[in-house]
Amino acid sequence: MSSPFGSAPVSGLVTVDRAVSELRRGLDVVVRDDDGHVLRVAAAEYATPDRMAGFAAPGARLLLTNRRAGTLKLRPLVGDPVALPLAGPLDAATIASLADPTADLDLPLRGPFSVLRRAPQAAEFAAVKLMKLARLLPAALAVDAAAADDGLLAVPAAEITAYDLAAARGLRIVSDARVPLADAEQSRIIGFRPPDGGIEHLAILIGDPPRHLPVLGRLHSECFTGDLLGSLKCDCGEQLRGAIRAIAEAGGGVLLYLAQEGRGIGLMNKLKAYRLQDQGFDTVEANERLGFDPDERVFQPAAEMLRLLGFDAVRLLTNNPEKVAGLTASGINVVERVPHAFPANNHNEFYLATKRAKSGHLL
Ligand SMILES: Nc1nc2c(ncn2[C@@H]2O[C@H](COP(=O)(O)OP(=O)(O)OP(=O)(O)O)[C@@H](O)[C@H]2O)c(=O)[nH]1
Ligand SMILES: [Zn+2]
Repeated sequence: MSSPFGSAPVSGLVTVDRAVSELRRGLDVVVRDDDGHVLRVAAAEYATPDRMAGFAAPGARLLLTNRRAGTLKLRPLVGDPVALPLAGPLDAATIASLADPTADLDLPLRGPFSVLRRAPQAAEFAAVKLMKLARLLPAALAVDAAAADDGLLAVPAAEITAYDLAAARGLRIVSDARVPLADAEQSRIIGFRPPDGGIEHLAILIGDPPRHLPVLGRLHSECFTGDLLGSLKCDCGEQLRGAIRAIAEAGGGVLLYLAQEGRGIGLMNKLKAYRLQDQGFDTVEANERLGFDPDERVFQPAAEMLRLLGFDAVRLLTNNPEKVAGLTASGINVVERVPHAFPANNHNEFYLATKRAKSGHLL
C-alpha cells in the first residue's frame, strides 16, 4: 500500500491507527514482537467482568508503566512496563482503579499485589505505547495468544514503536488558506496530515518570511482549556495570542499549532491530571501518577513541518530548553531562544513555579 501523497509505505501506520481505534472502542487487538511473543491486549481502564472474559487464561497480566507501578509502591520495578499476574484480588473494578489514579486517595487498602520478576517483553512495551497513542490511560490487559486469534486485528510491535517518527516523516501539506487574524492580518493557515490520516497539525504563517534567514517561530502545543476557554490554570492562551502578536510585530514568522494536547497525553487524561492537582499534586506528579512521563511530546512533527514550509533555522519563542534540544535533535538549527513569558495569575502561579523548578523552564 502506498500513500495518496507519494510512494512512502503506509501499511504499518494504518495498522497502528486501526488498532488505536479498536482499543478506544473497548475491543481487543493482538500485538506480536520479533521475539515470538504474541499478546491479546485490551485497555485496562475499560475493564469490566464481560471484557475480562478473554483474559481468564493462566499467564494473563496487567501491564502498568514503571511510573504508575512506583506510585502504587509495587516491587520490584524490574523494567517498563511492570507486569502483575491477574490473580486473587485483581477483579475488573480493581484493574480499572489501578489504571486510573483519580480515586487513589479513597482506596488506600488495595493489594498486596505481586509483580513478575522478569524483564518486560517488546510486545508488552508496545502494548502500553499503543494505549498512549490511543490517548487512553497507559495500562493494558495482556494474555499470551495464538498468532491468529479470533480474527482480531494484529499489529507488529515494531510498527507501534516506529509510529511517531514514521507519521512525522510522512506529513504532507493538505490545505493552505488565507485567514486574517485580529492580531496578524497577513496570516495563512496551513494544514498537515500524516499518510494514515492520523493526527493532523496546523501552521499559522504570518507575512512572508524569507526562507534563507532563521524564522521567528513558536511551537505551541494544543491546549483546549487555555487556548479556547481562557482557563487560568495555565499560561497557554496568553502564550498563543502573545506569540501571534510578537511574530506579526516582528514582520513575520510561523507558529506551529501542534495536536499535542496536555503535553501529549490527550484532553481526557489532562482533565484527570487536573483532578489530581486539586488533590494537591503538582503538574509533574499528576502526570506521573497517571503513569505518563512529565512530558510525552515528540518534536519530529514540528521539525518536518518547518522543513515542508522551507525553513531549516529558527529563532524559537520559548522558555523550555527541551523544545530547543528536541528541535535541534530533529535537524532544525535553533539559532536563538527568544523568551516568551507572561505575568502569572492566582491560579497558575504554582504551575509556572513547578515548570521552573522541575521542568527546567527558564522563566
Ligand atoms: N499534562 C498536563 N498538560 C498540561 C498541563 N497544563 C498545561 N498543559 C499542556 O501543556 C502544553 C503547553 O506546554 P507548556 O509546558 O505550558 O509550555 P511549553 O510549551 O513546554 O514551554 P514554553 O515554550 O516555554 O511555553 C499544552 O499542551 C497544555 O495542554 C497540566 O497540568 N498537565
Ligand atoms: Zn494550557
